[in-house]
Amino acid sequence: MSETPATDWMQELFSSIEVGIVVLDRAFTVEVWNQFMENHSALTSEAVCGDSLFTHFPEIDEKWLRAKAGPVFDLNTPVFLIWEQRQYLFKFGSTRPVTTSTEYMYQNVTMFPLLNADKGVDRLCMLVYDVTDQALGKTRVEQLNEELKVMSRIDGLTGLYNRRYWQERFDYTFKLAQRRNKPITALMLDIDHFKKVNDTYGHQAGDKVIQALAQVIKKSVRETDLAGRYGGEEFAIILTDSDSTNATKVAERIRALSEAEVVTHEDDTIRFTVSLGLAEYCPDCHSSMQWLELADQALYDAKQNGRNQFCIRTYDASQGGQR
Ligand SMILES: Nc1nc2c(ncn2[C@@H]2O[C@H](COP(=O)(O)OP(=O)(O)OP(=O)(O)O)[C@@H](O)[C@H]2O)c(=O)[nH]1
Repeated sequence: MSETPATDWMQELFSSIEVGIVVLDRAFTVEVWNQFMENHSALTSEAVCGDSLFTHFPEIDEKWLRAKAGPVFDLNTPVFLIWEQRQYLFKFGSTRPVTTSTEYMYQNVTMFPLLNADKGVDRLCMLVYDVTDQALGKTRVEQLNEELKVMSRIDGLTGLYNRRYWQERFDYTFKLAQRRNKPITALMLDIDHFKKVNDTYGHQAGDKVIQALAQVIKKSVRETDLAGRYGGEEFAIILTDSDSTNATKVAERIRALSEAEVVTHEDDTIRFTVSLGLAEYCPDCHSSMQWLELADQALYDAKQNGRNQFCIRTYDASQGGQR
């Protein structure tokens, strides 16, 4: 059996390996350019070797790469360039299907010293890895996590914030209110006689009413306000930079728009009204729950007074906190 000369199989390995191999001297003149680099740059080894790397790749930031390669030549240590910092060193097109979201290859690059006979460093070797799949996978996972985070805050039926997130933000708002001297009002509202809607028209119709009210709320509040679905047919809103007098305008708008709303379900047309309770933040409030409780009490007043209206409660320490 004849033996293949070592140089032949090394050459074979050099050509078929799916990693870019580049050898540069201290002046960044290219000495080795393997098949991978030829394939992706469309420049042959003959065309590149003997020239400065920067002649053929003007997109490479020369000052930056020389600084990065400094420790390889001067300290004899390897250096890693990762795609998270720069997507690529060589602007090679992505070989992935056009459906993927990247035009260019993601690359990790390792640069390590090549020692001469005197153990000095005259050259470095660059290994260029195509990490497009890993990078796209990681980016996709990050995107999905971000989407999940948003979804975990949103109530599925209404698109408003869910109770957990709203409460979290309300607790934060309370702390903010303690430090800032700006009015903030909490508003709670609830659909009147909603049980009757469900009993008369069915649960699906009830859901449509809840969705219609959510739209009314979205239309009625500012972008900086925070509206959430607090329970089944109960909603809560933080009205930032609004004292209770200003907040009554929002409350009245929601009340009137709800009264005017017509929900159709199958052959039925359904009308509904809401009751609302308002409580402005007061420095005497000891906790966010105490503040919200006040708004809830105001909502209770509105129900007691005949529904389809808003009521306000203010904090009064001498009266056990409520007035
Ligand atoms: N369709 C639907 N109904 C819900 C949902 N969550 C809670 N409910 C219903 O909302 C109704 C709330 O009824 P109650 O708490 O008695 O209040 P109400 O009938 O609105 O009466 P007042 O609030 O006193 O005016 C119950 O029948 C619940 O089943 C939901 O997501 N969808």
